[in-house]
Amino acid sequence: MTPTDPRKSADTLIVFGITGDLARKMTLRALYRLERRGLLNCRVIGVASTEMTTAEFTAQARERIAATGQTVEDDVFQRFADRVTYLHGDVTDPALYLRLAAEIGPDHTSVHYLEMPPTLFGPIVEQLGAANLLHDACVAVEKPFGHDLASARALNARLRALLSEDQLLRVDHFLGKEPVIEIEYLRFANPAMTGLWNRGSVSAVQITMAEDFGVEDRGKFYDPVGALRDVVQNHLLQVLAAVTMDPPADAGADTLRDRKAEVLKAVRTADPRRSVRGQYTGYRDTPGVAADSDTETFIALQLEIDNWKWFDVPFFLRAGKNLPVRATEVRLILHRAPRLAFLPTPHQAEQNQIVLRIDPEPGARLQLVGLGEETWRPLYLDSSFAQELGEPFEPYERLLNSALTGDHSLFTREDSVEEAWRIVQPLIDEPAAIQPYTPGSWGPDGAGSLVHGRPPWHEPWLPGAER
Ligand SMILES: NC(=O)C1=CN([C@@H]2O[C@H](COP(=O)(O)OP(=O)(O)OC[C@H]3O[C@@H](n4cnc5c(N)ncnc54)[C@H](OP(=O)(O)O)[C@@H]3O)[C@@H](O)[C@H]2O)C=CC1
Ligand SMILES: O=C1O[C@H](COP(=O)(O)O)[C@@H](O)[C@H](O)[C@H]1O
Repeated sequence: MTPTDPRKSADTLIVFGITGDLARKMTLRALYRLERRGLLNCRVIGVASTEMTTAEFTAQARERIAATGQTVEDDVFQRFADRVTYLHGDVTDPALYLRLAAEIGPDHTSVHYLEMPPTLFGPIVEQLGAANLLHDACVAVEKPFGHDLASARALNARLRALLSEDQLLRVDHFLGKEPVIEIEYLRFANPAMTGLWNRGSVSAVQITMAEDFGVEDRGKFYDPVGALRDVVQNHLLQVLAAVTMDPPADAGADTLRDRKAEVLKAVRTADPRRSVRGQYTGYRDTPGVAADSDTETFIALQLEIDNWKWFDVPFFLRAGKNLPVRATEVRLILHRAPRLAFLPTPHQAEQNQIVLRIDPEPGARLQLVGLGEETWRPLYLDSSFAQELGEPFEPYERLLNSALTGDHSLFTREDSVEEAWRIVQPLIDEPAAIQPYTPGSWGPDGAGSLVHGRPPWHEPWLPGAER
């Protein structure tokens, strides 16, 4: 992890929304795991509206941590439970903040983590300000940060009226994923990669985020959002920034974020004619989804970067629910080798590829080509990050630890969030017509047409699979 400044470490973590779905699935487990590693060095105050005592809350937390598949050790859990206080109340009620202020006490460094409905981000920060709880504090807000460029700007303005940019941590859990962090090291610590990683060698880039499950019980959340806002504007554009940015000149959080914002600024605003929207059949029967919903559960789009390093290299992004597999990867497809007179067969070999697998089982693959008995065969040089580099922190462990220790490099900054909205805004304003697709397929046929004349979409590299 990036070196952190102990002077900036927080001694109090306040989790707003500690009884919610995200806390149940991720946050409690992450806090437990940090405790187990000896890295949780703060009090934890959980806030939500459900009425219960701290003892009832900790009993529920234990069950919820275990339900994620995490083994719960008594002594570790007891240490964690000893840190926790639960406060119930309505976050729009000033009286809650008086109780919170009394609970925190004077002279503390706090992180307020808002895993709350986004409409409450502004009101909570304003209540924290009114209760004088923003002094010596950071506020971490969950996604989504706005639902378009105008609303993201308005939210930024509202929060920044009370917080400096340095105090505001916008969470994108993909930035806590080990392989996404690893992109920077792979690219810039390895001349073998640095030399290839530009338009001189790369003919196209494919970024795929495929999920083999549908919207399930999240219809109410998902239907007003769709795939573009849910995962492209944030997760996939942050991955694209990591793949294409220039090297940061130092380890500072802002230097890294400057490089990401700079390359996002160079991404041409998306062209709706270079996008394909799909909806899996059966989606409209999901509870919480409108019977005539026009929301996309699949999107594919082409982006271009107007800078010297990436000019003329198409970036194809696709993301969807109910696809054949769960896999997220970045695939750089290198230029074709020329037809050389000494090569034995007339047809050309497949293009070399560099694949970075983000999920599942992070790893990297270099796909070359060799001559089999009669024809070209692919040669795969594969590496598993867990085997070679050790078991990583889980994304929320890493992000919570970073927030608590004052390392802001893994949180998105105002400029890159707004650039990302600027890039996708035309796809919101003039959405392509929805095309249906069969659950378990690779999306609508139009997705194939998008890459016409370029290398076709590649099936993701899956753990244990040769191709
Ligand atoms: N769920 C997920 O997988 C993911 C969620 N997120 C984001 O995290 C945030 C939270 O999502 P999620 O956990 O799913 O939401 P939930 O609706 O499951 O949880 C909301 C939480 O907020 C509390 N709450 C709501 N209104 C009030 C209020 N007026 N006063 C006090 N507490 C209140 C609820 O308390 P109580 O239950 O006690 O009423 C609950 O703890 C959202 O921004 C979401 O987009 C991001 C990534 C993934
Ligand atoms: O933010 C989100 O991400 C998940 C996928 O995250 P992963 O870490 O499990 O790959 C996605 O399913 C969800 O729709 C979205 O809101």
